Amino acid sequence: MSKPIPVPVIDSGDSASIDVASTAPTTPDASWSSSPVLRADIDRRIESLNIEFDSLQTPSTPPTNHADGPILGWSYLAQPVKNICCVGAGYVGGPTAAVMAFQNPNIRVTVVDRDERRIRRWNSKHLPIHEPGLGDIVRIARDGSREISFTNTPVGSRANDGSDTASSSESEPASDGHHFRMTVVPSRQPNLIFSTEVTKCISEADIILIAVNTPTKSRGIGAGRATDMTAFEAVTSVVAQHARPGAIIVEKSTVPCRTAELVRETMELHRPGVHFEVLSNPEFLAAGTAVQDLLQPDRILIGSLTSESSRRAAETLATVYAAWVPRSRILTTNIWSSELSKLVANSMLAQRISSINSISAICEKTGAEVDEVAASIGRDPRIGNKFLKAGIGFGGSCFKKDILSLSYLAESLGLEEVGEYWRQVIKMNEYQRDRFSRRVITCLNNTLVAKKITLLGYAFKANTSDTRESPALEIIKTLLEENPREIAIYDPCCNPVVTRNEIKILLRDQAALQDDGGPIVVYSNAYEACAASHAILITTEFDEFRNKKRLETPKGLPGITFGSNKSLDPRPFKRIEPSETDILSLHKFLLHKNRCSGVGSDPLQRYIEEPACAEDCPDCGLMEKDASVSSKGNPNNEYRPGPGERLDWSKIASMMKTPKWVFDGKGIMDPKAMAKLGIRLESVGRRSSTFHELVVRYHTWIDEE
Ligand SMILES: NC(=O)c1ccc[n+]([C@@H]2O[C@H](COP(=O)([O-])OP(=O)(O)OC[C@H]3O[C@@H](n4cnc5c(N)ncnc54)[C@H](O)[C@@H]3O)[C@@H](O)[C@H]2O)c1
Ligand SMILES: O=c1ccn([C@@H]2O[C@H](COP(=O)(O)OP(=O)(O)O[C@H]3O[C@H](CO)[C@@H](O)[C@H](O)[C@H]3O)[C@@H](O)[C@H]2O)c(=O)[nH]1
Repeated sequence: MSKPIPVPVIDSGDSASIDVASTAPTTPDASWSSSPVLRADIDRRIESLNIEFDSLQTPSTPPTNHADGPILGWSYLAQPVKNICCVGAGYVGGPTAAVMAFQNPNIRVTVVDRDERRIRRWNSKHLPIHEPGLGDIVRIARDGSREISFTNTPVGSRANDGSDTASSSESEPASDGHHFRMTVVPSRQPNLIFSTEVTKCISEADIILIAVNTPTKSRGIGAGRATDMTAFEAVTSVVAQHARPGAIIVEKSTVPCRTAELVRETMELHRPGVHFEVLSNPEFLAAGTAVQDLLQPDRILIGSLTSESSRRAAETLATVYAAWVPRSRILTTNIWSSELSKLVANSMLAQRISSINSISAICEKTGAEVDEVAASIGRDPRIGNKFLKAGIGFGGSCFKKDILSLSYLAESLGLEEVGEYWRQVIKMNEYQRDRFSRRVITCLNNTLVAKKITLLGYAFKANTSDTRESPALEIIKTLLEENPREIAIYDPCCNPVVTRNEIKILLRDQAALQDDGGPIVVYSNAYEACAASHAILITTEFDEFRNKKRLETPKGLPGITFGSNKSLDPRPFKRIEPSETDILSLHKFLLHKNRCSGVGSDPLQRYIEEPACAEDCPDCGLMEKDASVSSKGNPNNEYRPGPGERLDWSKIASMMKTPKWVFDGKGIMDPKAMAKLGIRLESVGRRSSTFHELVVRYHTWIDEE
């Protein structure tokens, strides 16, 4: 499909602003105008903006926050982008580049990584990351797509309800003799490439996104606190040596404030006198909702220097996002604010979790219930209802390391108290997790010897296979100290073979897995994991485990319809050429509508066949092994709930040892329903009940009903 790169419409609120979209001629250098008269006018306006040029110092007067659109004078000078290279094919680089390519069919997006295995998997059907919807995006952008056509009329508003699979591009006659308007979507060429040719791809790019890992330093000065910039620095110096002059270098990784200075110095060191632009464009996606977050971001943050060329670079990057993100959500700030904002966003989100977790401890001692407290305070719009779920503490690769980085930054600036304040958020997190483990052990009479303990959930949060900094692992370590007979693990997203390998590496000092003589068994069947268990611990908030209704679901953002309700037909589309977002929402609707009719994963018949795997593909081997490995010699008895399907807790209760203990570390279990099954439920943020109390409560509930 030939789709022009969108030209931004400037809406600065200034009556003198120019509607570029309607008047801009195409010029050889893609600037707004080649007319000397107009250019002089533009130059005058730029002058009048009193921008500080070519200075890396923090400006004495902060630049305008252009939340409502780019400022006049630089925005319309954005360069057309043909080639983007993203260095780092991880959780951020892969999905971000995929969505950029998907939404910009005319831009070639290459994702490079030094990890050959990762790149091989991105180029196969075994994507290295489990993210809902990622496969759909990657298949279109990486493999290209067929031409398709469909009627632009919602199901139900026409006589022929239609299969809505692709049909001929001719319009279909309706029963009343009228013709439905057919929408034809041309075929697409592949524009997303995964490669290990790092230097070559960098040298070809107009924009280079650096999306490599920036973990916490494990040794040397600042060990355990400062950000380890090894990978970031290494990539920066490769970029410095190979990027073409004028390339825009973008910090996508989360980095300490003032990293752009390091980037600029590295560029100058390797290529003195060559001009490059450096921008900050932190990523805010969360694991498990990465694709949704990328398709519908709350905001895109682009930090630039205050020079005209830097702002122009920011605008160039903004045009890439503007292909699918409304302009009002693209924020431009000064580069230091942008770098710092990412650390602050994560620290403040984590702080809310630690705050509510601290309150959960009070609830457990007083009889107040933390979910009720959260729901009550969340009604205050100044507080808001998100990120108030008490549990076993936050995990994941970002929160802890970013708070550590912020507090280290504060301390290196001589702000001891500030550093201490933020470190407390992590302390509270660890306290909360350890309190939960202690509660389990205490309830089980202070001994786990000869007992089987089951963990439901190993990933750090729901809908992801990401296990980095997962609270489950820390809980397992504490349980191991008590010498249990078995620690059973089941996670609906994590491949058991991979989990076993991970545990082997992480707990290499002790023979922890059953194969090595230890107590840990990783199951691919939830019921097998729970059979004969003395206690079940809910350690990840998967919906599959839940038997309690969700509290209020957050409302969708205004102005964007994608994914807002997949059971509603998104047609008719207003545009003659529907956008990729439109087509994706139709794809989702049809999948939802046809999920029982066996139409498969490609209702629009748009996909091109995926690349075939080599005979000796290790991932195909892994899948076969996973299917055949079930812990207790029960090879084909795998049970993984399908989307929306819940575990049958009455079945689980019937298999458990008495007394039946369930420890809900995520606040997703309904105490009433559990009591009916004879289960003793202990939940974070609720007072412990004696069994006698439970029986009394159960009878009260029965009476009420
Ligand atoms: N994971 C998230 O949800 C998330 C969200 C927002 C921001 N971030 C930030 O984004 C950055 C990347 O995080 P991630 O989770 O994608 O990390 P990741 O570990 O999944 O991926 C990083 C990739 O970079 C590659 N890499 C490292 N050095 C390289 C080099 N010299 N040349 C080529 N490739 C190299 C690695 O092989 C790896 O595949 C971090 O700074 C992180 O803080 C992460
Ligand atoms: O009310 C809540 C919300 C979350 N969590 C836990 O907090 C952790 C982090 O959850 P979440 O923030 O949803 O996932 P992440 O993928 O870690 O995403 C965070 O970290 C990313 C990496 O920087 C950012 O980009 C995201 O904006 C930020 O939400 C998980 O263990 C959750 O179980 C709670 O305990 N209670």
